[in-house]
Amino acid sequence: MPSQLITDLLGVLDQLSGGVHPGFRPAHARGVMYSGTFAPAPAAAGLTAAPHATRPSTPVTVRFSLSAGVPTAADNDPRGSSPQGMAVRFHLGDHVHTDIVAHSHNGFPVHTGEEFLAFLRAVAASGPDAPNPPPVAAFLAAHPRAKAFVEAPKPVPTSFARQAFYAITAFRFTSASGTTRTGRFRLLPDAGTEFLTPEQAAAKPSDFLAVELSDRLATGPVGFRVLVQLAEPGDEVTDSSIVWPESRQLIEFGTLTITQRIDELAPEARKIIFDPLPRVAGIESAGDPLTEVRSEIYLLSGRRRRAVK
Ligand code: HEM
Repeated sequence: MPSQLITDLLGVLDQLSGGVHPGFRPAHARGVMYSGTFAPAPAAAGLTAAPHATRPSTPVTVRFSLSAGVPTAADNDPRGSSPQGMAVRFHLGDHVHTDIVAHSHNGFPVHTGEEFLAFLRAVAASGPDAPNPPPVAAFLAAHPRAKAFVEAPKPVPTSFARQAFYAITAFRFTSASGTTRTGRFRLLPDAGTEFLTPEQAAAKPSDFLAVELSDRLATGPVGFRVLVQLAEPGDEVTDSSIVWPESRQLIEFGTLTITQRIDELAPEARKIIFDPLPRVAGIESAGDPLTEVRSEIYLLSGRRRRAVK
């Protein structure tokens, strides 16, 4: 049985998406999927005993998405599109896998699932008929990190291949020799980041990100570096709303090579429910409460999606 928190979160996400869109995710509803491979960097095995850190090559499935829970969200609309999502499944064996679920903003507005529920409820109560000031204004005034998240510029990228993605919640990485370090994954595009001005975005077709990536893949693979930003003693490792300084060491974890688009409606692709908990020996949650909450709600939501024929 899902907890009340999970059921309530799903309910308010559905509400914000204008109701349930059967067969679609209630967040990051619009997405495109690709296949490719992951090759570890030499430093990866020193960080974790997880299988993909030592195998020369691991097949991956990647899903790029827009943040809105509305399947008709437009790629060029900064409100429904940003932050963009990137989810990566590392296929380690039959029914054995581990995922990275990242988005394009470094940080999250709140610390816990309960706070996220309060935030989403305040947003939902701040529609056109809301009192003035709307409830979300009071929430943001009381939560400066949520305010900073909301106000941070989130421009539309020129391509999914030119966006950087952050996995936000910290993990504990344990190597084969038993050394444990805490870090956060990030995925950086080989081509570098590049963004559209609001005018340029407005002039783009609503599906330009998917089309652009297919055109790009026709000329060659798309690469991302996978890195781990390491925490230093004293860094808050259980609160995703606290971003660590950019001066923290970045360890090269490996390279992702995306080669082709796959049909996200094919049975094997539709079945995928990305999991924010790594569930692999050598990488575990660092105790951020969001990780458990996300894992539970993605499963509940994913099962609902799968049940739609
Ligand atoms: C309590 C906090 C959060 C809640 C309640 C939540 C909720 C959800 C839900 C319900 C889904 C759809 C899952 C599915 O049907 O498969 C989803 C997808 C997603 N969320 Fe979150 N989320 C939270 C935090 C985050 C954070 C911190 C990030 C940033 C890394 C994030 C990034 C994503 C992405 C990228 C997807 C799409 C995954 C895919 O392609 O399947 N979410 N979220």
